[in-house]
Amino acid sequence: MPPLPRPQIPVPPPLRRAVVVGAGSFGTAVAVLLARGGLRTTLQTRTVEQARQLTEGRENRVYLPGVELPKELRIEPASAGLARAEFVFLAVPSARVEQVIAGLESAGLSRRASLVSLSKGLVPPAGTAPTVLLRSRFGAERVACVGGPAHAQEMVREGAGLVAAATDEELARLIASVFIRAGVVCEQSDDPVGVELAGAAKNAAALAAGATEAQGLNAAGAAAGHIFAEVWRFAERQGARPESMIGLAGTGDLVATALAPQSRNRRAGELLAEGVPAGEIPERIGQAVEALESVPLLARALADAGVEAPVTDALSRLIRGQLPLPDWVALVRATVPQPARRRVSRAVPRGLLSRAGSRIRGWFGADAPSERERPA
Ligand SMILES: NC(=O)C1=CN([C@@H]2O[C@H](COP(=O)(O)OP(=O)(O)OC[C@H]3O[C@@H](n4cnc5c(N)ncnc54)[C@H](OP(=O)(O)O)[C@@H]3O)[C@@H](O)[C@H]2O)C=CC1
Ligand SMILES: O=C(CO)COP(=O)(O)O
Repeated sequence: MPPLPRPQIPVPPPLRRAVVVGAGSFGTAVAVLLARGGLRTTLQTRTVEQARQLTEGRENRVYLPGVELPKELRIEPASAGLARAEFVFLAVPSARVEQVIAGLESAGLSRRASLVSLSKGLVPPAGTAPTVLLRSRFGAERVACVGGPAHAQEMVREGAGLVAAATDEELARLIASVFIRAGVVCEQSDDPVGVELAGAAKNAAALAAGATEAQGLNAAGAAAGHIFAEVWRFAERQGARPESMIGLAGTGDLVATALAPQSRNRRAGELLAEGVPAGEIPERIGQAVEALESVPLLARALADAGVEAPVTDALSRLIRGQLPLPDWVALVRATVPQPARRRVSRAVPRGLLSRAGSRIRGWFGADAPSERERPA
């Protein structure tokens, strides 16, 4: 049998250097993949002591236990700076993104370096998507993000379904090619905001499902579905494309998160339903739980944009302790979304659509009068 065709994978030029800022579970996992994918990669920890522990043990026992850090992966504290980095991956929770961005230039960021956000949440106080913040500082052509179902442990061992999104096609292609060389599927996208909002939506939907599942799985599914639809209406207004929500970064990641026994966002929802206050949950879980902070930001952003979002708003109130659980469940069960309207994409002129529509109807004879309408 002839060999299966292999995808054309561009080989990145040698000596390309990447720095991953943030040595939690995802930052560590991504750094392992970038090193496997051929970049000269450095993982930066927050403290000198963390860097020492990772260097000596060649393992991140706190955040990614059992995964050996390859010898070609450098470890250093964030104080070492970014002067030589050509790619800077930001692997900190969204609530820390602004603080990290503020320090990039004083850390020696080169004017040519690209910035890649790995966060699946929104940045306070305004609920800004991380790439929107990055592009306002550094220009859209230097900015990318990564989404898709990618639990850290499984990603380094078995793979993931990544999406690399950037408005600059070459940047998206380059990032995707490194992950593919590391053995992990990575789709390319030119819709970074859509991919980020899909990630924020899936975390919110997984938390909502977790908060509702003990009351009934139909209710849990309805909660997730409402939130996804509400965030999509907002994303559409930001120019996002539907593929970002229905593909790997949205639906794919929602399923992975909702099913994963280790999902922090779904678990946070379960704890809320058990009566644990939101403020105590991150310490119990021991890691970033994006949706706890992002949902209130998302609810406000949707309201400010005039998007009707009763379920996202109710979830925000549940998190803030302002809505009792039975009221949340009752609201989820009773909410009837507005009838879906026929929406016309802004990118396609109306005349073109209606001409195409009547041509298609013509092929099927639909423009011809029906038997009943035909004059006798
Ligand atoms: N884990 C996963 O499977 C996936 C996570 N993500 C996303 O990746 C992002 C990071 O999550 P994750 O790695 O899981 O979170 P973790 O809680 O595992 O780790 C967060 C890391 O960020 C570090 N950190 C926090 N603030 C700073 C700062 N100012 N400077 C440098 N480092 C800092 C923490 O350091 P310290 O230990 O010192 O507090 C810690 O190492 C989130 O947005 C998440 O949604 C995306 C896909 C999958
Ligand atoms: O984003 C993730 C997987 O793609 C991780 O989700 P949790 O933070 O809920 O574990």
